[in-house]
Amino acid sequence: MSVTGLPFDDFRILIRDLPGHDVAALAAARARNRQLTKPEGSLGRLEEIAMWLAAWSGRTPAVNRPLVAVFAGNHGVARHGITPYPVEVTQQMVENFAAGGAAINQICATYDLGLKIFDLALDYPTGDITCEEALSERDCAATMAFGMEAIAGGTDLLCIGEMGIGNTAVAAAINLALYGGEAEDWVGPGTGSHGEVLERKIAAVKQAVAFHKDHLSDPLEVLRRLGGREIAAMAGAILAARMEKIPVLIDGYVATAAAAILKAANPAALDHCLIGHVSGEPGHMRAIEQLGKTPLLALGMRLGEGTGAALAAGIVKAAAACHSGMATFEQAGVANKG
Ligand SMILES: O=C(O)c1ccc[n+]([C@@H]2O[C@H](COP(=O)([O-])O)[C@@H](O)[C@H]2O)c1
Ligand SMILES: Cc1cc2nc[nH]c2cc1C
Repeated sequence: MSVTGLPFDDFRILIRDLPGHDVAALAAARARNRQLTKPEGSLGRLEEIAMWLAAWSGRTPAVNRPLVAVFAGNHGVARHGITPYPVEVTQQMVENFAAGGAAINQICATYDLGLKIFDLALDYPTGDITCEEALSERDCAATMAFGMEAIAGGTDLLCIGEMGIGNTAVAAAINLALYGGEAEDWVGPGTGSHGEVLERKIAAVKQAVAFHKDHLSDPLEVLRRLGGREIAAMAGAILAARMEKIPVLIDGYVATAAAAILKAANPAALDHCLIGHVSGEPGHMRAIEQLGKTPLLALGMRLGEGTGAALAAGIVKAAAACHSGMATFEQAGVANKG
């Protein structure tokens, strides 16, 4: 971080000057793709995924060390009674992840994905966004920097997920600030809010965006005022992956809101990312459309924890394996089209 200046200064430069894709690696992958023993284009989106891997990793498509990073945070806004589950569940689920008892553990085991859990000051919930900033600029920048360290152990495919009671309201507030519309367009049930709980959730999101309205033209201000620690860390991790040539799979509604901050700051910021799965949270598809993306999967899940991204990692692994392992027409002695 800067010794002088504001904590966001370095991030503003980083986000502005992001590296582009690897032109030579993409050309090489396209050339090989044309030689593989299949009718041209017949692997559909798998071929696009292989080209995306080449472009953003700068190498022949390969997924040998996939990693799911789950960031956990707690939220001051949860005190408004906007969730059916108590805030203690964030810490309890972190312990469940560590013990191997959550859905994400089983999906990671199924597809041989690494899993790292990052809990972010769970005893210190963010400020209540209806009437104060979620994070100071210093805390937000430090948490983004912490998120950047998620890839420090090395990976070649990063899946981004989260855990945090109350964070679907926070994601809704970010989307309302970035894209406008009505709070009702962005607030959904999350873990199952309905009736009066859902009404309070809608009211809290409205109030939060109204309270901060004079400061929301700057995406990093949206992040620190309306976001949360896991959201800031996810944004940092996505940025670090771009710098280190690591393709990224984004999970559900909440992870997409973290990504949306970066896209709002630089329209090219998510070119190294795919959305793994469209969540059952009603606003997710609308948010994905704002990013100009098409999700890989639609399984009706609405869990978070990185589960949608992790399931999509199985598809990305298969795309890389097809690209690198299939025989060419020449190798297999199969006649190509004339
Ligand atoms: O990301 C999603 O699509 C998603 C949709 C519904 C629920 N969640 C998860 O549920 C928690 C937030 O829900 P809530 O109702 O507490 O705001 C948090 O731990 C998320 O990981 C996540
Ligand atoms: C039990 C439980 C598990 C979760 N995983 C992600 N968000 C969650 C929310 C709850 C309530």
